[in-house]
Amino acid sequence: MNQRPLTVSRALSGLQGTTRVPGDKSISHRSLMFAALATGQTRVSGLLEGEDVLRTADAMRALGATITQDGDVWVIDGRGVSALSEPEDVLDMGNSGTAARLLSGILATQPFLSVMTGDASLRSRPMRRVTVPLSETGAVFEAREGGRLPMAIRGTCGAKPLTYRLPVASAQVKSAVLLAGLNAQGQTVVEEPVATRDHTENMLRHFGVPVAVDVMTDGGRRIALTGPAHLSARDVVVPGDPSSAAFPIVAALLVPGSDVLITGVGLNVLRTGLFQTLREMGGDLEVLNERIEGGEPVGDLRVRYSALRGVAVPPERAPSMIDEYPVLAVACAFAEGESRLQGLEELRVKESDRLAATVALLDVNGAATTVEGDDLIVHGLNGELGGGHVTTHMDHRLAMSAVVFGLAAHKPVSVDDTAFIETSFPGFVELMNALGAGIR
Ligand SMILES: O=C(O)C1=C[C@@H](OP(=O)(O)O)[C@@H](O)[C@H](O)C1
Ligand SMILES: C=C(OP(=O)(O)O)C(=O)O
Repeated sequence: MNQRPLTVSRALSGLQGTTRVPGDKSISHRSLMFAALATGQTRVSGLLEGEDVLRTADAMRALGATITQDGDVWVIDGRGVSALSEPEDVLDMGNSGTAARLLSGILATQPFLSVMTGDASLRSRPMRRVTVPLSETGAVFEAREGGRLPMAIRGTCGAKPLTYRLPVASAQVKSAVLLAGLNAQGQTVVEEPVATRDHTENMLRHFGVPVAVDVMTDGGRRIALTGPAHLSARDVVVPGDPSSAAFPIVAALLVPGSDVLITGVGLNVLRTGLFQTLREMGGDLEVLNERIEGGEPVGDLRVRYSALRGVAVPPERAPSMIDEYPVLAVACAFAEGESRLQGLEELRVKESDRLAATVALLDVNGAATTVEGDDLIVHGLNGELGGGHVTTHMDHRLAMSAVVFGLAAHKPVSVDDTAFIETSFPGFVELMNALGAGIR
């Protein structure tokens, strides 16, 4: 990817208008994978056509699914749970942790050899969190030092079903284990001490797989399914991604005079921690026209400029807003008073070390921060902000957070590379400009 630097100046007037953000990334990946594992034809509308999801589409094609486009609708002819074919070449998952980890679960129970790699960011991210449990199926994983990609996967025939308690709050690990369970012999169980996004459970049910979810006495969840399972093709409607909506929302809260409506945003309660937090900060964020679309709750979000105050975000809220912390930290930098964001250990293993990169983004632009263990403390508005150069480390969320910072700052913010925004939010700068951001 060619590097795309950008300098962003304060928006001259409030952001105004109605917009729609691209489809949910988590649901888009899953729709392509599950449709490939189903028998019959699945039509997906609203699919995120971002780089990460396009890598998943390429991988599922390489494994034997037929994937075409009919206008805006993606059409997938599936192969069934046990009938994928050996890929002829290395599977390149680009920048996407979700693609690499969920696919590892699928490939563990396919009796052939696959080799997976990714870009420099993905090649630095931990894969042991999936290979440790998945090896218990009988599959063999050979990865680089530290359990990093590239990695070879020798899938197993007659896989053993797993019972696994998640040591980290991760929907990717949960999903990898459940996907392996689809083609194992017997009951697969995942226990999660803290609930993480449940798109895998919801979509498996949508494709006809019985998935039992029980709340445990400690408040966690126990998820069970029985293999071998059969998935039947079912059409999918992908809602707008709340993690993408986060950027225009925070920008509208911070730029005086803003009044923006974002339609069709996914409102699954395991994804909306940021919206709750912004309201606690005094943000004027209203949900209109709440409805169910394609089995997921969606609504239109009206957001107006608001004077924000500092907030304390408890660690148990982290899974419901995990990708939103960099832009939340931007909001905190412009809020009155101190904010304390707790329990951010998982931020260290995203596309970049997002805790360190977020601290650097704020510091270089004059906003004071402190890190105490896994907690980030942002010391709110004091003096003029901006004027810094932000290093994004191949991380789309850092790049978009820096753009939002620049729109609200007193002095222009320069960003080393915005090209990676394509992974999750194609057309981001254009969308912001249509609302009046004036980014050149
Ligand atoms: O399951 C998913 O679709 C995702 C889960 C989260 O990762 P973890 O499971 O690593 O927390 C999130 O950060 C990622 O953007 C998407
Ligand atoms: C962490 C993210 O994605 P992934 O893990 O799929 O790379 C993200 O989109 O912020």
